[in-house]
Parts: sequence; structure tokens; C-alpha cells
Amino acid sequence: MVALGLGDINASAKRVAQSKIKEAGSNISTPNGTPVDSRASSPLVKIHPSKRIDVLEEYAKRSGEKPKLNLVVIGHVDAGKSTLMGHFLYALGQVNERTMKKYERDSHKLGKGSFAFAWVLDETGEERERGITMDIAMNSFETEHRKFTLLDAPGHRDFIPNMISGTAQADVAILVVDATTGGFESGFDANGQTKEHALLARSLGVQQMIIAVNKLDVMAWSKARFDEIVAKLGSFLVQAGFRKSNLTYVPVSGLTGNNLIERSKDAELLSWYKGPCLLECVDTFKPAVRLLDKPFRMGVTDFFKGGIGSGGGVSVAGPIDSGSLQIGEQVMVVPGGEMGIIKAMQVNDEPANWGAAGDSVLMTLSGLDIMNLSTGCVLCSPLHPVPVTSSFVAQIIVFDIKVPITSGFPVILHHQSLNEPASITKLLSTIDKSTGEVLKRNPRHISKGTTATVKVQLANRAVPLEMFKDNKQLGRIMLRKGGETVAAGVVIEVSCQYLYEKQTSNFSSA
Ligand SMILES: Nc1nc2c(ncn2[C@@H]2O[C@H](COP(=O)(O)OP(=O)(O)OP(=O)(O)O)[C@@H](O)[C@H]2O)c(=O)[nH]1
Repeated sequence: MVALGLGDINASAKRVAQSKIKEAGSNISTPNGTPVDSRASSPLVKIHPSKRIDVLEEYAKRSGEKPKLNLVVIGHVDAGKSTLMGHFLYALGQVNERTMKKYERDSHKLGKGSFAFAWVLDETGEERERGITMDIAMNSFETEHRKFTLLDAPGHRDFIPNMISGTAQADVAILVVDATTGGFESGFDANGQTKEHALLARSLGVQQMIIAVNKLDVMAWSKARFDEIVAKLGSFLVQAGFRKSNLTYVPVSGLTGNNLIERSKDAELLSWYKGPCLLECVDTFKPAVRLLDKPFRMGVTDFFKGGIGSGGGVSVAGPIDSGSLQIGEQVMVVPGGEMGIIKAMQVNDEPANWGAAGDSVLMTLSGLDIMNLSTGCVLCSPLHPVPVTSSFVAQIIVFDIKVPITSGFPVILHHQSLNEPASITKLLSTIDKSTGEVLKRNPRHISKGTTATVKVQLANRAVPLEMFKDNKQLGRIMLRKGGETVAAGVVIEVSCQYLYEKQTSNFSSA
């Protein structure tokens, strides 16, 4: 088995980065190479002091509210993710009886009666006909102490890019594994998505995870099977960088609903399992740390012409990674450097005047051309723009690959919701995972399990990304090739940065 440690990679990457990084902003240049001090160059729209909201003060008022968490459900194809979470939402009262009855009737008509609960989350005709999830399905629910946005990720390997962009928004995860004979093995062995999804989740910053050992009804609630899965998966997950104390294993059946929102009354299970049900596990996820004091950053996951409700403008949706924003403020789109002013906002589907790190936001911007937007671009504070670059140095950990990486190795770079062709142009060094020491400079190849620093060159265009030490979310990357994840890592040096400057307006907002 490959010895991986994404927890370690972060620590040693920080050490390497600290010695290399110049002050943010000092090495930003325009496309023709003229250096720009970004912090001094943006004439900003000012909100009148009487209208400015003290976001930190408002945020503090939320302390009485339940903490909000983004929860992604991941796992191998057909592990039962949609069925489990569909049944969970139904049991919580999120789906009414009539709708559920209709799903049962209609799924039977299609000869897919066993997928009725999955239909709660798999909403498109094609997903229902094929019986697979293709895109991220979003839902929300509350427990006694937490509020959740639920993201159901596709398990099929063809849709891993969608799984990655969903997981990039997640704070915590439920990894669903199929406990049936051969079912667990096909997900866990080479080419299975159980391992790949778990590694991707850890690489994307997920630290806490519940492992739902599903379909145990088929195994007569066998303790031996549960223990076998916990042992095999447990050692892998710890090597992948998860802390043992952040992992919780729970035996469940998504189909029968056993141990989902109430502790099981099943005698076979009760004979050896007295632990919490899935709902109790979910309710005890630790609240996420929000980066309120960092500059504003939001990865764009969706956009459309027109305003919230009626009115003009362009609307943009995404999760706030760091900082905060409020109506009347100006935001910059990178790449491009285009500015827009926030005219209206919704936070978690409710009208709002401000939003902060951890919130999912839909906002209407004026003064922005929709042609300058794309999913994967980033909205940021014009005072602290995100660098846009076509090459960078990353510290990566190499996954279970068959052919070693050599210089010139072509890859698809995944960064937030973006995927772009690129290549690994230079192998700089291999690194000791635990000490961060350089083991070998300019290696000729790097093979599975190795931690290494490499130079990555984008093939077609520059993309917005940051060094991991400045922004954990925007500083994580994933490299894939031929439908397989080759490596994951963190950006430690942005080799050439461009800030496409654009004149901004300078009026007081309404
Ligand atoms: N016996 C049994 N079958 C289950 C259970 N959970 C799911 N299934 C069945 O497993 C099949 C796949 O379930 P889905 O919920 O579509 O699986 P999925 O992981 O969401 O699939 P993708 O999203 O396409 O990866 C369906 O036929 C379900 O009825 C369970 O706990 N017990």
C-alpha cells in the first residue's frame, strides 16, 4: 500500500514556502511586465460610513445560531449514497409523504423500484433512468445543533470532475461504503473510487469524516464484516492524512433506514453495536474554522444574466472561502480584473445585506459584462487580488500510479471548479514527508507514494490560484490523467503573476 500523508505535506509545504515567498503583492506585474503594487492601485468604491455594516459585529451575533457546515457525500459508484441520504432526508421530514409515494410509483414503473429514495437527490431524467448520479445534488437539513448544506457527489469515475468541484466546497464528509461481499472490495481495490474519493476529500481540505458502512442488511448485520471494513479502511485513511479521532464508523442500511435517524432496534445489530446512529454522528461534527480576517475570496460555481428577483445585472453564485462582503462593495473578477458592484444578495437562499466565509452566496453585480465570467473564476477584494498565473511550483503527493512521472508529463489541472490542460515541466526535488528535507534534487522520475516538488505549466491560459500559505482553499491542486488522479498537492510558489489592471469607478454607492 502506498504510504501517503497529506497532513504532513501541508506542514512541510509551509516550511518550504516560508523560505521562498515574497510579500504578497510585491511581485505582481501587468502582462507587459510592469510591476504593480496591487494594494495601492485600486481606486475603490466607498460605502458611506453610515451605511457600512460592521460584519464582524453582525457575525458575532450569529454565535447563538447553529453552526453551518457543508457536507459532501462521497463513495464508490452504487455504494448507496443517494439512497442513504434520500432516506435520511425523508426520515427527517424533508420530503413529504405524497412526493415519496410518487417516487416509489414512478421508479417501479421504470423497473427501478430500489432507487426510489435515490430519486430524492437524483433529480434529472437521465440520472433516474440510468440509476446513477451525474452531477452534484444540493439539499439542506438541520439537526439539533447544526445546519447542513448537503452535496451528493457522483460515484462514477466519469464524473470525478463534478465530484471534485462539490468536495472543494465541503467542510466535512460522509464516505459511504458498500459492505456486501465483493461490494466493498470493488470500491477499495485498485481503480475503485472509495480510496480515490477519500484521498481527494483529504487533499481538498476535508478533515472530519463519517464512514457509513452501508448495505449491512444484506450481510445479516455481521460484526465480523463491519470490523474487517473498519480495519482495512481505517489504516488507509490514517495514511491518507486523516486523524483517527476525526473518523467515525457507523453501520447502516440506506434501503431499510436502519440506524439512520434513530438508534437501531434490530436485534442482530444491537447484539454488538450500541453506538450512535447516523444522525447523532452528523450532529457532533465539530464546527469549521472560518477565515473571516483574510481577504475576500469566492470561487464562482454558477452565474447568469439578470438580477435576483427582477432587475438587470449579472448574478453570480458560490461559497465564500474567506473574508466577507456586503451590498455596495466592489468586487474584482479574476482572471480579467473586471469590477462589479454588489446590488443585491442572498445568503443560503435568504435575502441578506452581507455574507461571510462559510456562506453560500448568490449576488447580483452591476457594471460587469457576463462575457468576463466563467465557472472557476474567482471573485476577490480589489485591494488584495488573487494572482493569475500560467505556471507554479507545487508540493505534491503521488497517488497509486502505474507509470512514473517524468518531465513533460501531461495532466489535467483541477483547481476548485476549474479543469485545465497542463504539464509537469520540471521535477525539482523529492522530499521526506515527515521532516520536509530534500531527499534528491532534479530526480529523473517520481513514482507512487513519493512527495515531490514539481513545476506545473498551464497549456492554454492563466488561472487564478494562490499559495497555500495565503489561502488554503485556493492553494490546493489536483492532477489527473486519463481519468485517474495522479497526484494532489499544494501551491508553494506562483512563478509568474499577472494582474490585468482595469480602471475602476470611484463613486459613492447608494
Ligand atoms: N440492500 C441494500 N441495498 C441498497 C442499500 N443502499 C442502496 N442500495 C441499493 O444500491 C443501488 C445503488 O444505490 P444508489 O443510492 O443509487 O447508489 P449511489 O452510490 O448513489 O450511486 P452513484 O451516485 O451513481 O454512484 C440501488 O439499487 C439501491 O437500492 C442498502 O442499504 N441495502
